[in-house]
Amino acid sequence: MTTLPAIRLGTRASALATTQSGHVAELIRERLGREVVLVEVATEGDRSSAPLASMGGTGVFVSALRDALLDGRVDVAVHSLKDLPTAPADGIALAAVPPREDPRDVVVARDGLTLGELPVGSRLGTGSPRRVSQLAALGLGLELEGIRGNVDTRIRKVREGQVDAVVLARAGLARLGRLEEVTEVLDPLQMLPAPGQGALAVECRSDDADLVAGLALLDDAPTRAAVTAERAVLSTLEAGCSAPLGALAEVVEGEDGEELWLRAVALSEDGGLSVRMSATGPVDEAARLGTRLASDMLDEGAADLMEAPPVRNQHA
Ligand SMILES: NCc1[nH]cc(CCC(=O)O)c1CC(=O)O
Repeated sequence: MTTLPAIRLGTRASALATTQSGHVAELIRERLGREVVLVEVATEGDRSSAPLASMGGTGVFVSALRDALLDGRVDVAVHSLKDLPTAPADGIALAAVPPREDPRDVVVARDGLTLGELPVGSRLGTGSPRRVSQLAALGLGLELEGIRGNVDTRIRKVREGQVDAVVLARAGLARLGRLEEVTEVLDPLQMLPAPGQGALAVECRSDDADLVAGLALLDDAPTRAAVTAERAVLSTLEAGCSAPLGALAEVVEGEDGEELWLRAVALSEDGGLSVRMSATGPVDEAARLGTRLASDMLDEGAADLMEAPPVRNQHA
């Protein structure tokens, strides 16, 4: 009898990454009946505290893990799907997208406050152009400050009074068991999450046919459809505009059974201008739905948002 060797699962060292990887390792043990060992891989995004945009965006978290896959140091890599660039990577398969966590953003504020309760001039920390523009569009007169760091660091900045509040992905807090920190869950009507937020990407080498087939057992069809539509919006708009963008797709019950409901927004950086649209379509035509919605958004001027002169809608 031969025993298959343990699957080596590459992970970043952060608490969130190891929690996510541990979760996928458990799914692999359950569904594939294979042993899994976690292998830590350092990435530029973890080593440096420079603004993410100056390092080529969140792709820095992804490329080191993909290098480890292609070098054969690991067999499987787990990423936050929202950090994954939309361009396909040579030799890498997106083998599974497991069931998604709640994709919404949340507020963690001092004294249990909600966004609407924060006094004018309160300092809110977030380095994400998507969050900055959507928060500015609410016109609450908040001072938006760029901050970075892992989930724990950001929450500590509220505790220590460096900022009055931060906005984070609910999924990260859920995975870390820290939902009690949340003071408000933001409705997507006000804050559309990043494409893929709350979902995990499980990658392997595309020529590893056994693993491609095995990992398919971890895939969740509704999540796969939703993130496919959201990422189609992202890739179509990326071609024509680099404006802050939010997108959320959900499988809902329509008149003729299940359908995919997609909402998206592109904004100018100061939130003063936006193009917001929604559409529904068949669940099995997710990519087409996303591409179509994004094309409609480009027709409505989504690409021009960046060049638009700033519009002041902050509290004067
Ligand atoms: N931007 C970094 C990042 N990438 C994934 C998550 C959280 C987990 C997820 O969205 O899946 C976070 C932290 C955050 O945005 O609060």
